[in-house]
Amino acid sequence: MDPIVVIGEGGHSKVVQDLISSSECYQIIAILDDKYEEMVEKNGILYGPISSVHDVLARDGCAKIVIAIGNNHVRARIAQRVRIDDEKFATLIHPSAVISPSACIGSGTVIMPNCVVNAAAKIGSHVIINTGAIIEHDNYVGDYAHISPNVTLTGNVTIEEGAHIGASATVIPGIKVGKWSIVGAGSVVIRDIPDFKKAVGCPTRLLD
Ligand SMILES: CC(=O)SCCNC(=O)CCNC(=O)[C@H](O)C(C)(C)COP(=O)(O)OP(=O)(O)OC[C@H]1O[C@@H](n2cnc3c(N)ncnc32)[C@H](O)[C@@H]1OP(=O)(O)O
Repeated sequence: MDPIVVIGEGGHSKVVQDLISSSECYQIIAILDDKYEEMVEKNGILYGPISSVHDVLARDGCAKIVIAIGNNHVRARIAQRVRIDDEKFATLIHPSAVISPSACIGSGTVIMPNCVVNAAAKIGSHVIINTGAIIEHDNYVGDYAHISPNVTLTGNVTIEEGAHIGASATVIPGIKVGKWSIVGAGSVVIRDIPDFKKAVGCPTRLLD
């Protein structure tokens, strides 16, 4: 198994750690979170602040990294702050997920149990495709987006960078959700949503 460093130790990290165990490809060598002030070792795993990531990589040059933080803004900020090459970030896919051979998935992205990613879907870097989400054919999902549990993105949907689609929302074909926008849980999106907006309801209305 290859070594991996997990950044973040909150709720989303617990699920990512389970995903790492079930994929049987990686072994966690370090968990980094700013609640730690200095590096300590417990049961063979290093715990330390996020700034120690370069020290950990210096000890084990083959190690991959995943930023296991649910907040899109924080995940993006850390990805930019650590200044580590894209190829060092692992793409983690749960064994129960069904991924089309023609789908393209970026580095640092995690795909949780029971997701489906269909033909020609293109998913960026540091994206969360959460439990049971369906990403249909020809979708584009930008970097740092979060597609929450049980979301359905139908065909030809575009989700721009950093957007968050709340749990169980549905987006109808051909719709675009703008960058860093938020779609409420359970919403049905039938019109494009501009950048930096919140939209809720069925069909969605924009919040101020
Ligand atoms: C494993 C995991 O946990 S993954 C995480 C998944 N997370 C989610 O799915 C959370 C998604 N977040 C939401 O749905 C939130 O309600 C948000 C972000 C859309 C809105 O949050 P806020 O900005 O705090 O809005 P607030 O609660 O003040 O509500 C504003 C208005 O929108 C309405 N509203 C809020 N959320 C929704 C919703 N999901 N559907 C319909 N209406 C909604 C409120 O009733 C209120 O309406 P009013 O002004 O007519 O009274």
